[in-house]
Amino acid sequence: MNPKYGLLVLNSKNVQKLKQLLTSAASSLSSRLYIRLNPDQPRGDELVSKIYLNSANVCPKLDVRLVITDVPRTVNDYVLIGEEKPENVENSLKKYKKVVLGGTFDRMHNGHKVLLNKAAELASENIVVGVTDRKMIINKKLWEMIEPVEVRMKNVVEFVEDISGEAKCSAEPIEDPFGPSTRIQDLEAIVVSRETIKGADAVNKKRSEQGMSQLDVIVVELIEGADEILNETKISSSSKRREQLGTLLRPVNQVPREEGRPYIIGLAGGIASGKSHIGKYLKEKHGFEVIDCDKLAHTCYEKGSVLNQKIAEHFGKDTVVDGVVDRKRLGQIVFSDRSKLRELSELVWPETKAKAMEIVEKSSAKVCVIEAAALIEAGWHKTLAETWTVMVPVEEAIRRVVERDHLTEKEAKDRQSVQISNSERIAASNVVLCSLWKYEETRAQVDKAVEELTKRI
Ligand SMILES: CC(C)(COP(=O)(O)OP(=O)(O)OC[C@H]1O[C@@H](n2cnc3c(N)ncnc32)[C@H](O)[C@@H]1O)[C@@H](O)C(=O)NCCC(=O)NCCS
Ligand SMILES: Nc1ncnc2c1ncn2[C@@H]1O[C@H](COP(=O)(O)OP(=O)(O)OP(=O)(O)O)[C@@H](O)[C@H]1O
Repeated sequence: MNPKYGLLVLNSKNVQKLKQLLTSAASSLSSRLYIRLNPDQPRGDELVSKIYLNSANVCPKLDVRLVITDVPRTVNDYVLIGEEKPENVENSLKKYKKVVLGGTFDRMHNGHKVLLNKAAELASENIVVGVTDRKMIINKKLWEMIEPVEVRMKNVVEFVEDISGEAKCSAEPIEDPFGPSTRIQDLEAIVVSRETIKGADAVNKKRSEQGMSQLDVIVVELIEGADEILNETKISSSSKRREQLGTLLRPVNQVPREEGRPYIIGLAGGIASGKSHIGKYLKEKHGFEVIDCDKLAHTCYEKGSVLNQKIAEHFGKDTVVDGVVDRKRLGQIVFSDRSKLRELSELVWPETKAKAMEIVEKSSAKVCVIEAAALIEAGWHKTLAETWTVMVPVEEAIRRVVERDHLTEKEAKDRQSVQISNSERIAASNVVLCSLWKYEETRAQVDKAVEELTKRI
Protein backbone atom coordinates (compact mmCIF):
# COMPACT_ATOMS: atom_id res chain seq x y z
CA MET A 1 0.00 0.00 0.00
CA ASN A 2 1.45 3.36 -1.04
CA PRO A 3 1.77 6.14 1.54
CA LYS A 4 -1.14 8.62 1.53
CA TYR A 5 0.72 11.91 1.51
CA GLY A 6 3.78 13.20 -0.28
CA LEU A 7 5.70 16.48 -0.46
CA LEU A 8 7.41 17.67 -3.59
CA VAL A 9 9.78 20.61 -3.20
CA LEU A 10 10.48 22.56 -6.37
CA ASN A 11 13.50 24.79 -6.94
CA SER A 12 14.74 26.59 -10.02
CA LYS A 13 16.48 23.43 -11.26
CA ASN A 14 14.11 20.53 -10.68
CA VAL A 15 11.12 22.61 -11.85
CA GLN A 16 12.28 21.68 -15.35
CA LYS A 17 11.50 18.06 -14.50
CA LEU A 18 8.00 18.80 -13.19
CA LYS A 19 6.22 16.19 -15.33
CA GLN A 20 8.70 13.49 -14.39
CA LEU A 21 8.34 14.29 -10.69
CA LEU A 22 4.54 14.26 -10.92
CA THR A 23 4.68 10.89 -12.68
CA SER A 24 6.77 9.53 -9.86
CA ALA A 25 4.25 10.93 -7.31
CA ALA A 26 1.40 9.27 -9.20
CA SER A 27 2.98 5.86 -8.84
CA SER A 28 4.14 6.23 -5.25
CA LEU A 29 1.24 7.98 -3.43
CA SER A 30 -2.35 7.00 -2.80
CA SER A 31 -4.03 10.28 -1.87
CA ARG A 32 -2.45 13.71 -1.84
CA LEU A 33 0.63 15.53 -3.07
CA TYR A 34 1.72 18.79 -1.46
CA ILE A 35 4.00 20.99 -3.51
CA ARG A 36 6.24 23.69 -2.00
CA LEU A 37 8.51 26.19 -3.69
CA ASN A 38 11.95 26.80 -2.28
CA PRO A 39 13.18 30.43 -2.06
CA ASP A 40 15.10 30.33 -5.35
CA GLN A 41 11.95 29.50 -7.33
CA PRO A 42 9.62 32.50 -7.67
CA ARG A 43 5.90 31.85 -7.53
CA GLY A 44 4.54 33.21 -10.82
CA ASP A 45 0.98 32.75 -12.12
CA GLU A 46 2.34 30.84 -15.08
CA LEU A 47 4.08 28.31 -12.85
CA VAL A 48 0.97 27.84 -10.68
CA SER A 49 -1.14 27.16 -13.79
CA LYS A 50 1.52 24.82 -15.15
CA ILE A 51 1.63 22.82 -11.91
CA TYR A 52 -2.14 22.31 -11.84
CA LEU A 53 -2.48 21.67 -15.58
CA ASN A 54 0.29 19.06 -15.53
CA SER A 55 -1.18 17.49 -12.39
CA ALA A 56 -4.55 17.11 -14.10
CA ASN A 57 -2.88 15.29 -16.98
CA VAL A 58 -0.13 13.32 -15.26
CA CYS A 59 -1.54 12.45 -11.83
CA PRO A 60 -5.32 13.03 -12.10
CA LYS A 61 -6.10 10.75 -9.16
CA LEU A 62 -3.93 12.69 -6.72
CA ASP A 63 -5.25 15.67 -4.79
CA VAL A 64 -2.47 18.14 -5.60
CA ARG A 65 -2.08 21.17 -3.32
CA LEU A 66 0.44 23.91 -3.92
CA VAL A 67 1.04 25.39 -0.48
CA ILE A 68 1.78 29.03 0.16
CA THR A 69 4.83 29.06 2.46
CA ASP A 70 5.73 26.64 5.24
CA VAL A 71 2.42 24.86 5.33
CA PRO A 72 0.98 22.13 5.27
CA ARG A 73 0.52 22.18 8.99
CA THR A 74 -2.27 19.60 9.21
CA VAL A 75 -0.24 16.77 7.71
CA ASN A 76 3.28 15.85 8.81
CA ASP A 77 3.54 12.16 7.93
CA TYR A 78 4.43 12.65 4.28
CA VAL A 79 7.14 11.10 2.14
CA LEU A 80 9.45 13.29 0.11
CA ILE A 81 9.08 13.05 -3.67
CA GLY A 82 12.35 13.84 -5.47
CA GLU A 83 15.66 14.91 -3.95
CA GLU A 84 14.95 18.48 -2.91
CA LYS A 85 14.39 19.27 0.82
CA PRO A 86 12.17 22.10 2.05
CA GLU A 87 13.85 25.32 3.13
CA ASN A 88 12.12 27.96 5.19
CA VAL A 89 10.46 30.61 3.09
CA GLU A 90 9.96 34.16 4.32
CA ASN A 91 6.27 34.87 4.73
CA SER A 92 5.65 36.90 1.62
CA LEU A 93 3.95 40.21 2.17
CA LYS A 94 0.31 39.53 1.47
CA LYS A 95 -1.33 42.25 -0.55
CA TYR A 96 -4.80 42.28 1.01
CA LYS A 97 -6.46 41.43 4.31
CA LYS A 98 -9.78 40.18 2.94
CA VAL A 99 -10.40 38.59 -0.42
CA VAL A 100 -13.66 37.21 -1.83
CA LEU A 101 -14.51 34.73 -4.58
CA GLY A 102 -17.42 32.60 -5.70
CA GLY A 103 -18.20 29.38 -7.46
CA THR A 104 -19.99 26.07 -7.40
CA PHE A 105 -16.89 24.02 -6.62
CA ASP A 106 -18.51 20.70 -7.42
CA ARG A 107 -15.95 17.84 -7.36
CA MET A 108 -13.18 20.36 -6.75
CA HIS A 109 -10.81 20.27 -9.71
CA ASN A 110 -7.46 21.76 -10.62
CA GLY A 111 -9.06 24.83 -12.27
CA HIS A 112 -10.78 25.67 -8.97
CA LYS A 113 -7.49 25.14 -7.19
CA VAL A 114 -5.74 27.82 -9.26
CA LEU A 115 -8.40 30.30 -8.18
CA LEU A 116 -8.33 29.26 -4.52
CA ASN A 117 -4.52 29.29 -4.53
CA LYS A 118 -4.54 32.85 -5.80
CA ALA A 119 -6.90 33.95 -3.03
CA ALA A 120 -4.75 32.18 -0.42
CA GLU A 121 -1.64 33.83 -1.85
CA LEU A 122 -3.14 37.31 -1.60
CA ALA A 123 -5.13 37.34 1.66
CA SER A 124 -3.51 37.72 5.08
CA GLU A 125 -6.67 37.43 7.20
CA ASN A 126 -9.80 36.18 5.46
CA ILE A 127 -10.84 34.40 2.31
CA VAL A 128 -14.61 34.63 1.93
CA VAL A 129 -16.20 32.19 -0.51
CA GLY A 130 -19.75 32.23 -1.87
CA VAL A 131 -20.80 28.73 -2.93
CA THR A 132 -23.74 28.53 -5.33
CA ASP A 133 -26.90 26.64 -4.47
CA ARG A 134 -30.49 26.02 -5.65
CA LYS A 135 -31.49 28.35 -8.50
CA MET A 136 -27.81 29.11 -9.22
CA ILE A 137 -27.12 25.50 -10.16
CA ILE A 138 -30.23 24.21 -11.93
CA ASN A 139 -29.15 25.25 -15.41
CA LYS A 140 -25.86 23.41 -15.26
CA LYS A 141 -25.32 20.16 -17.14
CA LEU A 142 -26.10 17.12 -14.96
CA TRP A 143 -26.84 19.51 -12.11
CA GLU A 144 -28.78 16.77 -10.34
CA MET A 145 -25.44 15.09 -9.60
CA ILE A 146 -23.88 18.17 -7.98
CA GLU A 147 -22.62 17.47 -4.46
CA PRO A 148 -24.66 18.95 -1.58
CA VAL A 149 -23.70 22.55 -0.84
CA GLU A 150 -22.52 21.61 2.68
CA VAL A 151 -20.01 19.17 1.21
CA ARG A 152 -18.76 21.69 -1.34
CA MET A 153 -18.36 24.43 1.31
CA LYS A 154 -16.49 22.08 3.65
CA ASN A 155 -14.10 21.01 0.88
CA VAL A 156 -13.34 24.61 -0.10
CA VAL A 157 -12.64 25.70 3.49
CA GLU A 158 -10.53 22.64 4.18
CA PHE A 159 -8.46 23.13 1.01
CA VAL A 160 -7.87 26.86 1.50
CA GLU A 161 -6.94 26.62 5.17
CA ASP A 162 -4.64 23.70 4.45
CA ILE A 163 -2.61 25.63 1.87
CA SER A 164 -2.79 29.14 3.29
CA GLY A 165 -1.40 28.83 6.78
CA GLU A 166 -2.56 31.83 8.82
CA ALA A 167 -5.52 33.14 6.85
CA LYS A 168 -8.98 31.89 7.74
CA CYS A 169 -11.50 30.81 5.15
CA SER A 170 -15.28 31.00 5.48
CA ALA A 171 -17.87 29.78 3.00
CA GLU A 172 -21.58 30.44 2.68
CA PRO A 173 -24.28 29.34 0.22
CA ILE A 174 -25.27 31.94 -2.38
CA GLU A 175 -28.45 32.10 -4.42
CA ASP A 176 -27.49 35.09 -6.56
CA PRO A 177 -24.22 36.06 -8.27
CA PHE A 178 -23.28 38.48 -5.46
CA GLY A 179 -23.54 36.80 -2.05
CA PRO A 180 -21.13 38.21 0.55
CA SER A 181 -19.22 40.24 -2.06
CA THR A 182 -21.79 43.05 -1.94
CA ARG A 183 -22.56 42.70 1.78
CA ILE A 184 -19.13 42.79 3.46
CA GLN A 185 -17.79 46.36 3.47
CA ASP A 186 -14.07 45.83 4.01
CA LEU A 187 -13.33 43.32 1.27
CA GLU A 188 -10.45 44.49 -0.93
CA ALA A 189 -10.22 42.12 -3.89
CA ILE A 190 -12.19 39.53 -5.83
CA VAL A 191 -10.55 36.57 -7.60
CA VAL A 192 -12.12 35.36 -10.86
CA SER A 193 -11.07 33.51 -13.98
CA ARG A 194 -11.02 34.83 -17.55
CA GLU A 195 -14.59 33.54 -18.01
CA THR A 196 -16.08 35.16 -14.89
CA ILE A 197 -14.63 38.68 -15.16
CA LYS A 198 -18.10 40.01 -16.05
CA GLY A 199 -19.36 38.65 -12.72
CA ALA A 200 -16.67 40.65 -10.91
CA ASP A 201 -17.65 43.78 -12.87
CA ALA A 202 -21.27 43.27 -11.80
CA VAL A 203 -20.14 42.95 -8.17
CA ASN A 204 -18.22 46.24 -8.39
CA LYS A 205 -21.17 47.99 -10.07
CA LYS A 206 -23.49 46.91 -7.27
CA ARG A 207 -20.95 47.86 -4.59
CA SER A 208 -20.63 51.29 -6.13
CA GLU A 209 -24.44 51.69 -6.19
CA GLN A 210 -24.43 50.80 -2.50
CA GLY A 211 -21.66 53.30 -1.74
CA MET A 212 -19.09 50.58 -1.04
CA SER A 213 -15.41 50.55 -2.05
CA GLN A 214 -14.35 48.97 -5.35
CA LEU A 215 -12.66 45.57 -5.30
CA ASP A 216 -9.43 44.92 -7.16
CA VAL A 217 -10.23 42.30 -9.78
CA ILE A 218 -7.60 39.53 -9.86
CA VAL A 219 -7.87 37.31 -12.93
CA VAL A 220 -6.47 33.78 -13.32
CA GLU A 221 -6.18 31.96 -16.63
CA LEU A 222 -8.38 29.00 -17.45
CA ILE A 223 -6.87 25.54 -17.14
CA GLU A 224 -7.58 23.68 -20.35
CA GLY A 225 -9.13 20.26 -20.71
CA ALA A 226 -11.16 18.68 -23.51
CA ASP A 227 -14.62 17.11 -23.37
CA GLU A 228 -16.00 16.52 -26.86
CA ILE A 229 -19.37 15.26 -25.67
CA LEU A 230 -20.06 18.35 -23.57
CA ASN A 231 -18.12 20.59 -25.92
CA GLU A 232 -15.88 21.88 -23.12
CA THR A 233 -12.37 23.19 -23.67
CA LYS A 234 -11.50 23.70 -20.00
CA ILE A 235 -11.34 21.39 -17.02
CA SER A 236 -14.88 21.54 -15.68
CA SER A 237 -17.12 20.07 -13.02
CA SER A 238 -19.68 19.15 -15.71
CA SER A 239 -17.08 16.90 -17.34
CA LYS A 240 -16.23 15.36 -14.00
CA ARG A 241 -19.93 14.61 -13.45
CA ARG A 242 -20.23 13.14 -16.94
CA GLU A 243 -17.17 10.95 -16.40
CA GLN A 244 -18.90 9.46 -13.36
CA LEU A 245 -21.90 8.24 -15.36
CA GLY A 246 -21.90 4.46 -15.36
CA THR A 247 -19.54 4.24 -12.37
CA LEU A 248 -20.36 3.07 -8.86
CA LEU A 249 -21.22 6.18 -6.86
CA ARG A 250 -22.06 4.54 -3.52
CA PRO A 251 -21.62 1.08 -2.00
CA VAL A 252 -24.09 -1.62 -2.99
CA ASN A 253 -26.47 -3.40 -0.56
CA GLN A 254 -25.14 -6.61 0.91
CA VAL A 255 -27.97 -8.95 -0.13
CA PRO A 256 -27.52 -12.66 0.61
CA ARG A 257 -27.51 -14.75 -2.59
CA GLU A 258 -27.43 -18.48 -3.03
CA GLU A 259 -24.58 -19.94 -5.09
CA GLY A 260 -25.39 -19.77 -8.79
CA ARG A 261 -28.50 -17.58 -8.38
CA PRO A 262 -28.80 -14.32 -10.35
CA TYR A 263 -27.53 -11.02 -9.01
CA ILE A 264 -30.50 -8.62 -9.06
CA ILE A 265 -30.26 -4.98 -9.99
CA GLY A 266 -33.02 -2.40 -10.33
CA LEU A 267 -33.26 -0.05 -13.30
CA ALA A 268 -35.24 3.08 -12.42
CA GLY A 269 -35.92 6.29 -14.28
CA GLY A 270 -38.55 8.85 -15.11
CA ILE A 271 -40.87 8.81 -18.07
CA ALA A 272 -39.01 8.60 -21.42
CA SER A 273 -35.65 8.60 -19.69
CA GLY A 274 -34.38 5.71 -21.81
CA LYS A 275 -35.02 2.69 -19.56
CA SER A 276 -36.41 0.44 -22.31
CA HIS A 277 -33.55 1.27 -24.64
CA ILE A 278 -30.99 0.44 -21.93
CA GLY A 279 -32.95 -2.66 -20.85
CA LYS A 280 -32.92 -3.95 -24.42
CA TYR A 281 -29.21 -3.31 -24.74
CA LEU A 282 -28.46 -5.07 -21.43
CA LYS A 283 -30.38 -8.07 -22.71
CA GLU A 284 -29.02 -8.20 -26.24
CA LYS A 285 -25.41 -7.19 -25.69
CA HIS A 286 -24.74 -8.44 -22.17
CA GLY A 287 -27.16 -11.37 -21.86
CA PHE A 288 -28.92 -10.05 -18.75
CA GLU A 289 -32.51 -11.11 -18.02
CA VAL A 290 -34.49 -7.88 -18.15
CA ILE A 291 -37.90 -7.82 -16.49
CA ASP A 292 -40.10 -4.99 -17.72
CA CYS A 293 -42.35 -4.22 -14.75
CA ASP A 294 -44.49 -1.86 -16.79
CA LYS A 295 -45.51 -4.77 -19.03
CA LEU A 296 -45.77 -7.08 -16.03
CA ALA A 297 -48.09 -4.67 -14.23
CA HIS A 298 -50.42 -4.72 -17.23
CA THR A 299 -50.73 -8.50 -16.96
CA CYS A 300 -52.12 -7.93 -13.45
CA TYR A 301 -55.13 -6.23 -15.08
CA GLU A 302 -56.48 -9.50 -16.48
CA LYS A 303 -60.22 -9.69 -17.07
CA GLY A 304 -62.10 -10.30 -13.82
CA SER A 305 -58.94 -10.18 -11.61
CA VAL A 306 -59.13 -9.25 -7.91
CA LEU A 307 -56.96 -6.26 -8.71
CA ASN A 308 -59.53 -4.93 -11.19
CA GLN A 309 -62.21 -5.22 -8.54
CA LYS A 310 -60.06 -3.22 -6.12
CA ILE A 311 -59.42 -0.60 -8.80
CA ALA A 312 -63.13 -0.15 -9.43
CA GLU A 313 -63.72 0.27 -5.66
CA HIS A 314 -60.93 2.84 -5.32
CA PHE A 315 -61.20 4.87 -8.49
CA GLY A 316 -64.85 4.52 -9.52
CA LYS A 317 -66.86 1.95 -11.44
CA ASP A 318 -66.19 3.62 -14.81
CA THR A 319 -62.47 2.70 -14.58
CA VAL A 320 -63.35 -0.95 -15.19
CA VAL A 321 -65.53 -1.75 -18.21
CA ASP A 322 -66.72 -5.35 -18.75
CA GLY A 323 -64.20 -6.59 -16.16
CA VAL A 324 -61.30 -4.89 -17.99
CA VAL A 325 -59.46 -1.78 -16.76
CA ASP A 326 -60.02 1.25 -18.97
CA ARG A 327 -56.36 2.35 -18.93
CA LYS A 328 -57.10 5.67 -20.58
CA ARG A 329 -59.69 6.62 -17.93
CA LEU A 330 -57.46 5.39 -15.11
CA GLY A 331 -54.53 7.36 -16.58
CA GLN A 332 -56.59 10.57 -16.57
CA ILE A 333 -57.17 10.13 -12.84
CA VAL A 334 -53.73 9.09 -11.65
CA PHE A 335 -51.48 11.16 -13.88
CA SER A 336 -52.86 14.43 -12.59
CA ASP A 337 -52.78 13.60 -8.89
CA ARG A 338 -49.69 12.29 -7.05
CA SER A 339 -51.72 10.80 -4.16
CA LYS A 340 -54.01 8.90 -6.57
CA LEU A 341 -51.00 7.54 -8.43
CA ARG A 342 -49.58 6.40 -5.11
CA GLU A 343 -52.88 4.65 -4.22
CA LEU A 344 -52.90 2.81 -7.55
CA SER A 345 -49.25 1.90 -7.20
CA GLU A 346 -49.80 0.45 -3.76
CA LEU A 347 -52.43 -1.85 -5.25
CA VAL A 348 -50.31 -2.89 -8.22
CA TRP A 349 -46.74 -3.01 -6.81
CA PRO A 350 -46.97 -6.10 -4.56
CA GLU A 351 -48.45 -8.20 -7.37
CA THR A 352 -45.93 -6.92 -9.88
CA LYS A 353 -43.00 -7.58 -7.56
CA ALA A 354 -44.23 -11.12 -6.87
CA LYS A 355 -44.45 -11.78 -10.61
CA ALA A 356 -41.00 -10.29 -11.18
CA MET A 357 -39.52 -12.49 -8.48
CA GLU A 358 -41.11 -15.57 -10.06
CA ILE A 359 -39.21 -14.77 -13.26
CA VAL A 360 -35.98 -14.26 -11.30
CA GLU A 361 -36.47 -17.64 -9.59
CA LYS A 362 -36.66 -19.38 -12.93
CA SER A 363 -33.91 -17.40 -14.61
CA SER A 364 -30.58 -18.91 -15.52
CA ALA A 365 -29.02 -15.52 -16.29
CA LYS A 366 -26.10 -14.26 -14.24
CA VAL A 367 -27.78 -10.89 -13.72
CA CYS A 368 -31.50 -10.03 -13.59
CA VAL A 369 -32.57 -6.45 -14.13
CA ILE A 370 -35.86 -5.27 -12.68
CA GLU A 371 -36.83 -2.36 -14.90
CA ALA A 372 -39.46 -0.23 -13.18
CA ALA A 373 -40.16 3.48 -13.51
CA ALA A 374 -41.33 3.71 -9.89
CA LEU A 375 -38.79 1.30 -8.42
CA ILE A 376 -37.58 3.83 -5.87
CA GLU A 377 -41.06 5.11 -4.96
CA ALA A 378 -41.96 1.47 -4.28
CA GLY A 379 -38.90 1.12 -2.02
CA TRP A 380 -37.54 -1.86 -3.96
CA HIS A 381 -34.08 -0.30 -4.10
CA LYS A 382 -33.71 -1.07 -0.40
CA THR A 383 -33.92 -4.83 -0.91
CA LEU A 384 -32.19 -5.25 -4.29
CA ALA A 385 -28.41 -5.60 -4.49
CA GLU A 386 -28.12 -2.31 -6.33
CA THR A 387 -30.07 0.26 -8.30
CA TRP A 388 -29.18 2.01 -11.52
CA THR A 389 -31.01 5.18 -12.49
CA VAL A 390 -31.31 6.57 -15.99
CA MET A 391 -32.06 10.24 -16.35
CA VAL A 392 -32.57 13.07 -18.79
CA PRO A 393 -33.37 16.69 -17.88
CA VAL A 394 -37.08 17.30 -17.29
CA GLU A 395 -37.47 19.46 -20.43
CA GLU A 396 -35.98 16.70 -22.60
CA ALA A 397 -38.28 14.08 -21.04
CA ILE A 398 -41.30 16.26 -21.82
CA ARG A 399 -40.11 16.82 -25.38
CA ARG A 400 -39.69 13.07 -25.90
CA VAL A 401 -43.12 12.24 -24.45
CA VAL A 402 -44.80 14.75 -26.74
CA GLU A 403 -42.95 13.32 -29.74
CA ARG A 404 -43.23 9.62 -28.85
CA ASP A 405 -46.66 9.38 -27.22
CA HIS A 406 -48.33 12.23 -29.13
CA LEU A 407 -49.45 13.89 -25.90
CA THR A 408 -49.90 17.62 -25.50
CA GLU A 409 -47.19 19.47 -23.60
CA LYS A 410 -49.62 19.93 -20.69
CA GLU A 411 -50.35 16.20 -20.53
CA ALA A 412 -46.63 15.39 -20.71
CA LYS A 413 -45.87 17.89 -17.93
CA ASP A 414 -48.62 16.39 -15.75
CA ARG A 415 -47.14 12.92 -16.15
CA GLN A 416 -43.72 14.26 -15.35
CA SER A 417 -44.81 16.20 -12.27
CA VAL A 418 -46.38 13.23 -10.47
CA GLN A 419 -43.04 11.45 -10.45
CA ILE A 420 -40.21 11.89 -7.97
CA SER A 421 -37.37 14.10 -9.19
CA ASN A 422 -34.13 13.01 -10.83
CA SER A 423 -32.28 14.25 -7.75
CA GLU A 424 -34.35 12.02 -5.47
CA ARG A 425 -33.72 9.04 -7.73
CA ILE A 426 -30.00 9.72 -7.92
CA ALA A 427 -29.78 10.01 -4.13
CA ALA A 428 -31.19 6.47 -3.85
CA SER A 429 -29.10 4.93 -6.65
CA ASN A 430 -25.69 3.29 -6.91
CA VAL A 431 -25.10 4.00 -10.59
CA VAL A 432 -26.40 6.89 -12.72
CA LEU A 433 -26.79 6.82 -16.50
CA CYS A 434 -27.86 9.71 -18.72
CA SER A 435 -29.42 9.26 -22.17
CA LEU A 436 -29.18 12.88 -23.24
CA TRP A 437 -26.57 12.42 -25.97
CA LYS A 438 -26.09 10.00 -28.87
CA TYR A 439 -27.17 6.35 -28.50
CA GLU A 440 -23.52 5.25 -28.68
CA GLU A 441 -22.80 7.44 -25.68
CA THR A 442 -25.65 5.85 -23.67
CA ARG A 443 -24.35 2.43 -24.61
CA ALA A 444 -20.78 3.38 -23.68
CA GLN A 445 -22.03 4.33 -20.20
CA VAL A 446 -23.87 1.02 -19.93
CA ASP A 447 -20.76 -0.90 -21.04
CA LYS A 448 -18.72 0.92 -18.41
CA ALA A 449 -21.34 0.09 -15.74
CA VAL A 450 -21.40 -3.58 -16.77
CA GLU A 451 -17.63 -3.81 -16.81
CA GLU A 452 -17.46 -2.48 -13.24
CA LEU A 453 -20.39 -4.70 -12.18
CA THR A 454 -18.69 -7.79 -13.54
CA LYS A 455 -15.67 -7.07 -11.35
CA ARG A 456 -17.72 -6.80 -8.13
CA ILE A 457 -20.06 -9.77 -8.42
C1 LIG B 1 -21.68 33.31 -10.36
C2 LIG B 1 -20.46 32.46 -10.09
C3 LIG B 1 -20.03 32.63 -8.65
C4 LIG B 1 -20.85 31.00 -10.35
O1 LIG B 1 -19.78 30.16 -10.31
P1 LIG B 1 -19.63 28.93 -11.32
O2 LIG B 1 -20.88 28.13 -11.31
O3 LIG B 1 -19.10 29.43 -12.59
O4 LIG B 1 -18.56 28.06 -10.50
P2 LIG B 1 -17.54 26.95 -10.95
O5 LIG B 1 -17.42 26.05 -9.77
O6 LIG B 1 -17.83 26.36 -12.26
O7 LIG B 1 -16.20 27.80 -11.06
C5 LIG B 1 -15.76 28.58 -9.97
C6 LIG B 1 -14.69 29.53 -10.44
O8 LIG B 1 -13.60 28.74 -10.94
C7 LIG B 1 -13.33 29.11 -12.25
N1 LIG B 1 -12.96 27.95 -13.04
C8 LIG B 1 -13.72 26.91 -13.40
N2 LIG B 1 -13.04 26.05 -14.19
C9 LIG B 1 -11.81 26.58 -14.31
C10 LIG B 1 -10.64 26.19 -15.01
N3 LIG B 1 -10.59 25.07 -15.76
N4 LIG B 1 -9.56 26.98 -14.92
C11 LIG B 1 -9.56 28.10 -14.16
N5 LIG B 1 -10.64 28.53 -13.50
C12 LIG B 1 -11.75 27.78 -13.56
C13 LIG B 1 -14.64 29.70 -12.80
O9 LIG B 1 -14.43 30.56 -13.88
C14 LIG B 1 -15.18 30.41 -11.59
O10 LIG B 1 -14.59 31.69 -11.47
C15 LIG B 1 -19.25 32.83 -10.99
O11 LIG B 1 -19.40 32.33 -12.25
C16 LIG B 1 -19.02 34.33 -11.10
O12 LIG B 1 -19.68 35.03 -11.84
N6 LIG B 1 -17.99 34.83 -10.36
C17 LIG B 1 -17.67 36.21 -10.32
C18 LIG B 1 -18.54 36.92 -9.32
C19 LIG B 1 -18.50 36.28 -7.98
O13 LIG B 1 -17.48 35.73 -7.57
N7 LIG B 1 -19.61 36.36 -7.25
C20 LIG B 1 -19.82 35.74 -5.97
C21 LIG B 1 -19.03 36.38 -4.94
S1 LIG B 1 -19.34 35.68 -3.37
N1 LIG C 1 -29.23 8.51 -26.33
C1 LIG C 1 -30.43 7.96 -26.11
N2 LIG C 1 -30.51 6.84 -25.34
C2 LIG C 1 -31.73 6.29 -25.09
N3 LIG C 1 -32.91 6.79 -25.54
C3 LIG C 1 -32.88 7.89 -26.30
C4 LIG C 1 -31.65 8.51 -26.61
N4 LIG C 1 -31.91 9.58 -27.37
C5 LIG C 1 -33.23 9.61 -27.56
N5 LIG C 1 -33.84 8.59 -26.93
C6 LIG C 1 -35.28 8.38 -26.99
O1 LIG C 1 -35.89 8.54 -25.72
C7 LIG C 1 -37.19 7.97 -25.78
C8 LIG C 1 -37.47 7.25 -24.53
O2 LIG C 1 -36.72 6.08 -24.47
P1 LIG C 1 -37.33 4.77 -23.81
O3 LIG C 1 -38.58 4.40 -24.46
O4 LIG C 1 -36.20 3.80 -23.73
O5 LIG C 1 -37.65 5.38 -22.36
P2 LIG C 1 -38.36 4.74 -21.11
O6 LIG C 1 -37.64 5.28 -19.93
O7 LIG C 1 -38.43 3.26 -21.26
O8 LIG C 1 -39.79 5.40 -21.21
P3 LIG C 1 -41.20 5.05 -20.49
O9 LIG C 1 -40.93 4.67 -19.09
O10 LIG C 1 -41.90 6.34 -20.63
O11 LIG C 1 -41.75 3.96 -21.33
C9 LIG C 1 -37.22 7.05 -27.00
O12 LIG C 1 -38.03 7.65 -27.96
C10 LIG C 1 -35.76 6.99 -27.41
O13 LIG C 1 -35.64 6.82 -28.77
